[in-house]
Amino acid sequence: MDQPSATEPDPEGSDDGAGGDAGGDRSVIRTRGLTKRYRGGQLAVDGLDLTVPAGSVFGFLGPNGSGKTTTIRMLMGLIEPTSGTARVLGRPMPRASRDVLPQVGALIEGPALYGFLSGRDNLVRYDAADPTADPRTRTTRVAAALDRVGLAAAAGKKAKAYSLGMKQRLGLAAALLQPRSLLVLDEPTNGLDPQGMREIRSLVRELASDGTTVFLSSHLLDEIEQVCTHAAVMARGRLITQGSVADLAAGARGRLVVTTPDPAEAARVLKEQGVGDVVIAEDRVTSDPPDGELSDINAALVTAGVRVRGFAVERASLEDAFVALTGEGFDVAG
Ligand SMILES: Nc1ncnc2c1ncn2[C@@H]1O[C@H](COP(=O)(O)OP(=O)(O)OP(=O)(O)O)[C@@H](O)[C@H]1O
Repeated sequence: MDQPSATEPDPEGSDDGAGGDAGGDRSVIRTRGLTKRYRGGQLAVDGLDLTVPAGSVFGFLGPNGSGKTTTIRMLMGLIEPTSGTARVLGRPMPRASRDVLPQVGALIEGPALYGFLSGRDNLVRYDAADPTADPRTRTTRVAAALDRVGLAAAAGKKAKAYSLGMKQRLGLAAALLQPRSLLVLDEPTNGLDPQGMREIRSLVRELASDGTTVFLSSHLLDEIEQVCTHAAVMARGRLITQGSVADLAAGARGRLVVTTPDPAEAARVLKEQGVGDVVIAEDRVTSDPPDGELSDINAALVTAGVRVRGFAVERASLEDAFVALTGEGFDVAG
């Protein structure tokens, strides 16, 4: 399918001395210039520098086709990069796959399940196929994993009778059969109904609460805001930004919102005070947040006789940040 074309040097350790990562690298995933050009010429991932801190719930966000799955497949050693490097748990991929992958629980493109087997037997079968899994502890580990994802009661049911959400949870249970340092979940809520989505999201939060790093891809902004501590935003194969979700949202400026029965007068005062982008929408007048004191603006409005019913700077959301960064809306279709 792919032409392996890059054998990766192992620069780690040597770049500490260069000052780039002095103080120790606590990243669980780290890529530098990671690039994938498919055989047909499609540049799916273009010079990606990704840093996923240990203990984070890291959202890998981007519209369909932005290169998320291709990146994950490179991280998991399933395909070779065209150029650049990827390190997972401090080791180069795909070279260290055999050592790294047993420490990584992955749910990529939905779990492969046998419908005629029960949930429990699916896990037993999955575990038996793992040469690093200890058969003596299999029964206990399978029971613990089922319990962890809330499937203990449905463990004896045939997998084909499971809802899509239950199947996804069974896939997560498979990823949890062994202790993991990292969970990689590719669009874990794709195709689920709202209830199924809520279940998976709260499960992800729970899994992360014991310190496991979770890397999950999504094309849903609100999902990232609800679940993740950190995020990277991809568009057309390139990284637009990455950082903590709070910082990313803070990077987009909020809006000053004045609610008043005197919108025209309020707008005039705001402009007089030098604030930019004043917009009237019925009884709401919004603008860029002022550079100076908020209280001065409020006082100017009141002095001018504007009846102020509400006065606040609304926090920017990750969606605002995305729009500000890319200049386009976030297409959640598909
Ligand atoms: N095996 C392949 N051969 C050629 N082009 C591919 C291949 N796989 C993906 N692509 C192309 O690479 C680009 C990135 O695809 P990728 O699947 O990584 O994006 P994505 O963000 O994961 O989107 P999706 O959520 O739809 O999977 C797309 O333009 C896609 O058509």
